[in-house]
Amino acid sequence: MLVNKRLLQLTKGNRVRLAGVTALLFTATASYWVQAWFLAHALAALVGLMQGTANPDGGPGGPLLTPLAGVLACGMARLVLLQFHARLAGTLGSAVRLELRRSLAERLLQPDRLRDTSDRSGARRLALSEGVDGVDNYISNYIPHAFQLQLVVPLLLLWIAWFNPMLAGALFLAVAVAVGAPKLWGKVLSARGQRHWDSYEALSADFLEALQGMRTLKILHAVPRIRDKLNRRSQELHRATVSTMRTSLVDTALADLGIQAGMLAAAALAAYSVLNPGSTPAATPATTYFLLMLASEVFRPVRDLARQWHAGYLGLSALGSIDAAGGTSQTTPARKAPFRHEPGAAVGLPESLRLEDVSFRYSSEDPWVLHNASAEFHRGSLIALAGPSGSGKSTLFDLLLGFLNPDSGSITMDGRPLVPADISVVSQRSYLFPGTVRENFSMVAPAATEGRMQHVLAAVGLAGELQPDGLDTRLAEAGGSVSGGQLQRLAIARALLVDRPVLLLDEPTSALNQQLAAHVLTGLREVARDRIVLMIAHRPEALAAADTVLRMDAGTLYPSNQPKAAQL
Ligand SMILES: Nc1ncnc2c1ncn2[C@@H]1O[C@H](COP(=O)(O)OP(=O)(O)OP(=O)(O)O)[C@@H](O)[C@H]1O
Repeated sequence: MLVNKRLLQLTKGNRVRLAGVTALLFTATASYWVQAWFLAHALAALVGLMQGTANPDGGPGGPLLTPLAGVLACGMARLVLLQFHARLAGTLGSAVRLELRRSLAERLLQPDRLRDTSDRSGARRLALSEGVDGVDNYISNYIPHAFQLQLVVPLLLLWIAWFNPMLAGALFLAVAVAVGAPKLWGKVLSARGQRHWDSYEALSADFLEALQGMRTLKILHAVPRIRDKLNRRSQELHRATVSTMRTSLVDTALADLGIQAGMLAAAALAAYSVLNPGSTPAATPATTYFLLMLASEVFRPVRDLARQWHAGYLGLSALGSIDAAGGTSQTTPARKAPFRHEPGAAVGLPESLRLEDVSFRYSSEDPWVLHNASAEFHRGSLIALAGPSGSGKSTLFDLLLGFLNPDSGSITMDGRPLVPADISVVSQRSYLFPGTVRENFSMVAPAATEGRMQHVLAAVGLAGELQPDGLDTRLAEAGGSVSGGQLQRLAIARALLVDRPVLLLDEPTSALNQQLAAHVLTGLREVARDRIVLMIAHRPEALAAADTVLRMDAGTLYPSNQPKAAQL
């Protein structure tokens, strides 16, 4: 009744360990009762000694020695029992944790799950880490305590009823309040616990994605927006945490109310028995003390379980997330459709980008990557940058982007220094965020209209391919649900939405077949009417499609002999 069935099912295969943990807990608790019995007799003997009614045969303090030795022995035995309990609970927890992580990881790595567009790594990471830890806590700590409560309390109440039925009745009522009242509150608590977990999951997923996509976010100048989003998530989590803590305070207060009421009733009835020796069947001083202590023992499992509140709440909240991690997968929509092309969108009109005697090397020990290199790139023509591997093409892009600073020389646009805000870029490692195509676009261009988004999709030949959902097509993390070529074109489309006078592309057709490459290059030639477009290119068709080809070699940039392609 106090234990969640789904979480209990997870102990399958570890039931013996669970029974062992519960038994050790129960035995440790029972040691308090035996100790109470010895203590009650020690107290009775002490009172007897003080009143001079104790049996003198035991010598001075003799009647006290046996019960006090019993009290000590119980304390020692409990220490040992609790040690064993802690060890076995640890073993149970780690067995459950390992098994759960193994099975979740196995299910998450199934090919259909890997293509699931609704999966977010941050959420799954949370399920696999904190979620599984929460379940471990629930199983190794909360469940044994809940079992103990259900076993111990009825047993103790029966025992007390044998001595004093009225006291047992009063205690039963108090336990019912202490355990039952928070249960009434339980729905609110679990709803708030769930909200807390959901906020935590959302923050965790957003945070991981922001880290993975940081380079892209920086290049596309979207870091401040993502920072604001993470701040909002973090505030939501804070509010959810505070609201859960408030609910738990009420929960604790209700349980304490029951415990205090029960203790008061026990004390009152015990006092009544002492004052009226004939009122109960066995009202010797020792049994009265024992009953008083036993009455307080009825509440020990309630208090112990309340202490496991956090473990219980965390395990329950994590359940939804664990279920989602191991649940059924969704299939991605089919996307194969006819290819079509529409012209790109108009942007501001820059004229030229100029490098003048630019020199750069990574350190004074390294060779020059660029040495007094000069070049001028104009709007209106698609420019390709070629050169052997290691000749410095990526370094030149990093210099244009402002990630690196030239050791000498200048980079200007229309007579003024080039700044990062002039540039949008499509790198080879472009990152697509989980969510819809529209969300990916809005992230870098919040003001872009529907028409504009459709326009850039068409410019890269994706308008037809993304049917039937179009801009609402869902993307898995890092573009895992689309082909390499579609990912590359989506990244180009996204960069086109960022209205900047310079567009840099690192091998924009590397993942495309010849036909698609031709379409994209035609689109880029059109885009180049309004922007300065510079692409790193190796493939012959990309070089052939370019209006101008510049070669990089030995730190210098020079025009290629490559004949200009008039048409694709
Ligand atoms: N961070 C770095 N520190 C030191 N040297 C570097 C660093 N990055 C690149 N280099 C060196 O600078 C030179 C130019 O590298 P770069 O990556 O710009 O060449 P690339 O033309 O883009 O090569 P590829 O076509 O293989 O990508 C190479 O010799 C490379 O080893």
